Amino acid sequence: MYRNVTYSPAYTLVPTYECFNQCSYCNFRVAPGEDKWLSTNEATERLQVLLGKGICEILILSGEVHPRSDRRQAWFNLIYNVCERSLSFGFLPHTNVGLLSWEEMEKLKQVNVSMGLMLEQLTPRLLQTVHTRAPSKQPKLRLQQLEWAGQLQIPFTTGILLGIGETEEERSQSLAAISKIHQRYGHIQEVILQPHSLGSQQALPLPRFDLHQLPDIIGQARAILPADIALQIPPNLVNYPDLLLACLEAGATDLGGLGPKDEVNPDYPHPVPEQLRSLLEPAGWSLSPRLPVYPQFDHWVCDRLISPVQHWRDFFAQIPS
Ligand SMILES: O=c1nc2n(C[C@H](O)[C@H](O)[C@H](O)CO)c3cc(O)ccc3cc-2c(=O)[nH]1
Ligand SMILES: C[C@H]1O[C@@H](n2cnc3c(N)ncnc32)[C@H](O)[C@@H]1O
Ligand code: MET
Ligand code: SF4
Repeated sequence: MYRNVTYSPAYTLVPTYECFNQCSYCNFRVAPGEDKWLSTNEATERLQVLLGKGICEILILSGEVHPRSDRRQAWFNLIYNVCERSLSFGFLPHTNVGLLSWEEMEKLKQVNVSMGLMLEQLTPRLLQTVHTRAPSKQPKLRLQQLEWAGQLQIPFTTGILLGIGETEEERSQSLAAISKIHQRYGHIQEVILQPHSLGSQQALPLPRFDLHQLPDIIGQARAILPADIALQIPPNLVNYPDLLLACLEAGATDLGGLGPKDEVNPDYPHPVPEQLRSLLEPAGWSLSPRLPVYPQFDHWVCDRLISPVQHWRDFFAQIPS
């Protein structure tokens, strides 16, 4: 019998690429003030053409405006409006725009079925290396964000970035920290194991992450994380058929949001589901679409999100597998 792997049919909207952080591995960022922000009208036009294509998730992914900048409010309003507009078309928003205040998270919960923020790594050592100029990447602040998400009952996606200078032990400590927060609040729906991948835009070339470690790391993550947390790996960054299959055997359960462009790693286009199926099915894996909120969290979504979530559950249920 087939075992199942999931993915989320997704489209990414980027309110702005400008970011006050400078993570040295980033291929996304442009300098503050040097990017033309997305307008709500432009977002509307992009969303319009997605209708009827089976795309369920709108991933709102952004560079960050400093919390004390006088442009912060405009930035936040744009994100909120893009989420609202996505909902008005019947799509389900998932926002990952970096660190937010409690109030900002509380507001975005009203217009998102789930949200996300990568822990990256727990060790503060990286503040001396890849995160020297990235104040948002302070592990304490990221943990606090995960904690707030739990207190606000927001179904949450987090994860770790692999190969940015962490040791094996530090990796386990990062996963243990995620596990601990989940034990307290029960809100982590999935953990992404994201191999750092070299791109053409990054400031400093880090050593390439050795992808062959991934199945072992997945095994370790499975042992540390509770079984109700899904384990996600990005198939465009794990772009060797045998390796991808080995990752599934090791315990990965999800392939994340797949769409026309990986905005974070534009040098690595996402595979299309049909392409993945031709690899997975002969090895005994079925591939099925999922929502950006996992079913066990449906009772946490805000009232106005209940009916679109139900619509998509029904829609995916009637697709023949
Ligand atoms: O296409 C991508 N999607 C990314 N996603 C999207 C993600 O796969 C889906 O939005 C979630 O699984 C919800 O369906 C992220 C979401 C997060 O909450 C946190 C980090 C990421 C990172 C990426 C990414 O690098 N590329
Ligand atoms: C949105 C998420 O994308 C991840 N991210 C940022 N840059 C890269 C890269 N070069 N390779 C892989 N993942 C990256 C970070 O973990 C961030 O939190
Ligand atoms: N800036 C946010 C973060 O790093 C999300 C996008 S990263 C390309 O957490
Ligand atoms: S990874 Fe996110 S926070 Fe870091 S520079 Fe890129 S956009 Fe900014």
